[in-house]
Amino acid sequence: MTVPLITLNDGHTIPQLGFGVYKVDPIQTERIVTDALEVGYRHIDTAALYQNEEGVGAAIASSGIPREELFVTTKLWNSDQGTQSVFDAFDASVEKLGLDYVDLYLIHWPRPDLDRYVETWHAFEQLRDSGRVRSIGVSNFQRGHLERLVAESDTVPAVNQIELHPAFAQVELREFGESIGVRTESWGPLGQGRYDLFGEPAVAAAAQAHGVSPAQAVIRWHLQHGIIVFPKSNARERIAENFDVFGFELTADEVAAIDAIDRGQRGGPNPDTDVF
Ligand SMILES: NC(=O)C1=CN([C@@H]2O[C@H](COP(=O)(O)OP(=O)(O)OC[C@H]3O[C@@H](n4cnc5c(N)ncnc54)[C@H](OP(=O)(O)O)[C@@H]3O)[C@@H](O)[C@H]2O)C=CC1
Ligand SMILES: O=C(O)C(=O)[C@@H](O)[C@H](O)C(=O)CO
Repeated sequence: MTVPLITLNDGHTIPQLGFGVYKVDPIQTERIVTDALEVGYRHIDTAALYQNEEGVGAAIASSGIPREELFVTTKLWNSDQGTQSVFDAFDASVEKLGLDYVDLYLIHWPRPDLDRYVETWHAFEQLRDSGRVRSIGVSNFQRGHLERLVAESDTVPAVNQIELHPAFAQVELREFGESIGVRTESWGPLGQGRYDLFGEPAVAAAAQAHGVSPAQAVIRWHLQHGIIVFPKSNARERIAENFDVFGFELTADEVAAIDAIDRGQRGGPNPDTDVF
């Protein structure tokens, strides 16, 4: 199965489908990521917050897969925004991962109340220039946060990783990102179990028409919109199911019917106002 590669605005490529490890138990992470690598995933999305970077690194180390075939993302937690604190947090992440470099490093949340995301971004530029990070990006940034970064730095983020699924499709933010060269990544792509996405008639009908599961239909919806996506599962069977999405294609009508599920309903924190 060949996962499409997307070229980012800095020339690096990222596998469009990956594996996310939020809420993967640190004790179980090595085994679960090993399952994902055996299934064929080559893109792993973790974060300092998840406390499972060691498990991700252990799975990578024991996989025997050449480093250049893997794409590893990790994220800077909010309390480490700044300059020296960024370098320290990055050192801690790469040590836990056991890697010389990460492919993509993200500011996890803008936390506008701290007013440190521009300073943090300048530290990210230095990390990128040092070669220890290939691409730099952001997560949970709203349009205004992106505009400020672009105005006050020389680097347009390679990606913006945001809550995105059929019930919260983020069309305007996606389109704005595209207009300035930022690729969109979906977090919570299956709705994190917060919505009955799999019971939505448009999802169920598309799944039935192609003889696939509702989760596979939803993952196809992300892929066909050109979005980068990394569903999480603890179960090898579902890890494999979520990767088996390149043998069918939704029709334009099926995509449009799933688009119509959008109710602008955020399930996670509000990046403008929530403080954590
Ligand atoms: N930047 C940010 O702020 C955030 C980033 N993320 C990233 O995005 C990734 C994906 O989002 P996540 O929050 O994990 O949520 P997802 O939308 O990927 O949903 C995961 C849930 O769906 C279930 N599931 C997975 N596959 C299937 C399937 N085929 N059929 C039925 N149920 C299924 C899982 O259960 P089970 O494990 O039992 O299979 C789990 O409960 C994260 O792992 C993380 O890497 C997530 C949240 C915030
Ligand atoms: O999973 C992540 O990457 C997150 O940032 C979220 O879980 C976030 O921290 C949150 O939901 C806090 O309640």
